[in-house]
Amino acid sequence: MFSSLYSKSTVSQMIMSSPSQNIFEAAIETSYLVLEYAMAELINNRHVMKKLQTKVRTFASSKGKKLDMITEEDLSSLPYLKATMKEALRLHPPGPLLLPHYSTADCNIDGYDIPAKTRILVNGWAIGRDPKAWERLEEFMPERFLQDGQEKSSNLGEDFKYLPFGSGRRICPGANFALATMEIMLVNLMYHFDWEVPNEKEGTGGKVSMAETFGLMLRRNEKLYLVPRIV
Ligand code: HEM
Repeated sequence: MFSSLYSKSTVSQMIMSSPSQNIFEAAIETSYLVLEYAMAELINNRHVMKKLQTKVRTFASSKGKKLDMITEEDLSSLPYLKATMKEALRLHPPGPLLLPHYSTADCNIDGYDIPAKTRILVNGWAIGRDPKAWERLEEFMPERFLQDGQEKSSNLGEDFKYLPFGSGRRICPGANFALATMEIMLVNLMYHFDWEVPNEKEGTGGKVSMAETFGLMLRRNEKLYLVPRIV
């Protein structure tokens, strides 16, 4: 019923004509933006960062030695890490309006008539903050994606309330790759370092601004500067 406006033209043409550049753009900028948001949310919610670090470091010490890197094989043992990444994506999807879609026939969705040949923009950002779908929606609360400490489900587009990667036929084909890449980066940042804002007095828990710029991509207004301390 819907096709992505970019499906035949922009995306495939771009991928065909310059595969490395465009796949890398889809992969790197989105992943980097989400990682920056995750770090910003964690610094502003120190109780979540502490909990995540405790889970990660407890897991690592169960291996009996200091690890150089936590690797992809370890990710499935870290549901709180996965939930943290999902929560960052719920609040800060890098593509807030997904990609434009185009109706190829008349249809009715949820009571709304959509004529053929209509350009559709899905506001994934607003859906991730819909009070009908999410409790305490402004809070950074990875626990909402867990049940008894384990992942509830993959949550990737299945119930139309969590759409950072879109849904259905045109769901982002890089979703699992992107999640694994971001999780590996975040888990190692949490494992090896403690974090604070520049010039923070011990125990004061300084915060960073979450002001953002809306556009095709959602990004923070300010560059994120944090100070790492090796642990
Ligand atoms: C945090 C990282 C990423 C996010 C949030 C993201 C999000 C999205 C979204 C929302 C769409 C549109 C889905 C729709 O129209 O319903 C999309 C499409 C796409 N993404 Fe991603 N993406 C990410 C990373 C990646 C990576 C790592 C790759 C490739 C390695 C990739 C490749 C693509 C491609 C090729 C499409 C077009 C798919 C189509 O039209 O059939 N993305 N992505």
